Amino acid sequence: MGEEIGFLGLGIMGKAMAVNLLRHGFKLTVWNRTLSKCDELVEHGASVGETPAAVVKKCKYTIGMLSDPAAALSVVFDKDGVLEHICTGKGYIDMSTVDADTSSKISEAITSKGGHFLEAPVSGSKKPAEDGQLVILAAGEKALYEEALPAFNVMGKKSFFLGHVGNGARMKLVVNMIMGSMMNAFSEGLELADRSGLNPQTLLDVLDLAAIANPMFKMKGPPMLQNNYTPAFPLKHQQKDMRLALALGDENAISMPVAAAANEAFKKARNLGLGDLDFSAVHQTVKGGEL
Ligand SMILES: NC(=O)C1=CN([C@@H]2O[C@H](COP(=O)(O)OP(=O)(O)OC[C@H]3O[C@@H](n4cnc5c(N)ncnc54)[C@H](OP(=O)(O)O)[C@@H]3O)[C@@H](O)[C@H]2O)C=CC1
Ligand SMILES: O=CC(=O)O
Repeated sequence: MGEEIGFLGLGIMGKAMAVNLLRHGFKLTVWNRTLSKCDELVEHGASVGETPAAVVKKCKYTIGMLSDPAAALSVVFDKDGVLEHICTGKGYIDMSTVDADTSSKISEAITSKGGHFLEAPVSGSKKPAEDGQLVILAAGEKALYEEALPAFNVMGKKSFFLGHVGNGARMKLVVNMIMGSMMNAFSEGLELADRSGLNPQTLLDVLDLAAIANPMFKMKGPPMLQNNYTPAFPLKHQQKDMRLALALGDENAISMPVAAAANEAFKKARNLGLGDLDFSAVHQTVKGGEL
């Protein structure tokens, strides 16, 4: 289907998104810092690029799905990075969750070489990525957005174009700030129900019928009751998002005591060695005890 698309970053999300694109007939050239992670994608029909620069050289546009601002910057600016081969007629789409400043730096560097840039962070986790049910929060060059829409329509259930670079990053951080705060309130509620003699499973049933019912409580609640925190959204990334959202709050003089407390709980969870588990493992900071 059409020209080759580049894909950089095959972690939990990148792998799921890339496999989904391949299943839908897109041709992909992939790269990952740990190159062995490309093997599974090759089994699904992908080609491998030795470096980000090699991928960009081959593809009309390239997608990045990287862990955090440092990784997103490194893949673009370091030796053998995206910048080496980006040029007029080529595009770069960063789908990582980063702050607006990081995204703007990348945008300026790409456009100064004649390339096109779009930020397009996503809401939705591993399963929505596998099922093509992400919500895509794009901003930047409208022409690149339109060019990428066939791929976005496979990866997501809805794409928003939010205007200039930075707006996609900000929207994603606001959404994840709310999500991280909710996860903390949910964890406290599960533990409060349990310790005060209620059946936490009954609490899940009540919540599911109440005005605050939501897919996150429904999906995460049962495994949390089993102390099962198999990572879909790693806790270290949720804490990164809280940190970046709080910085956005600083910039705009918005007092966010709830988000600040949630960030502290995620930091504590990281300190307990839970950073690579699912973000629902913040539950353990309320619960205590061994996993
Ligand atoms: N998981 C989720 O539910 C969701 C995640 N996100 C966001 O998507 C992004 C990716 O998340 P996810 O897939 O879960 O994360 P993972 O931790 O599973 O994957 C991170 C990816 O970034 C790469 N990476 C890390 N550091 C560097 C570096 N310095 N240079 C090059 N590559 C690097 C990793 O490579 P390597 O394999 O070599 O370590 C890996 O490919 C994050 O920004 C996250 O916040 C957004 C929505 C949902
Ligand atoms: O960023 C995480 C998500 O679930 O969305």
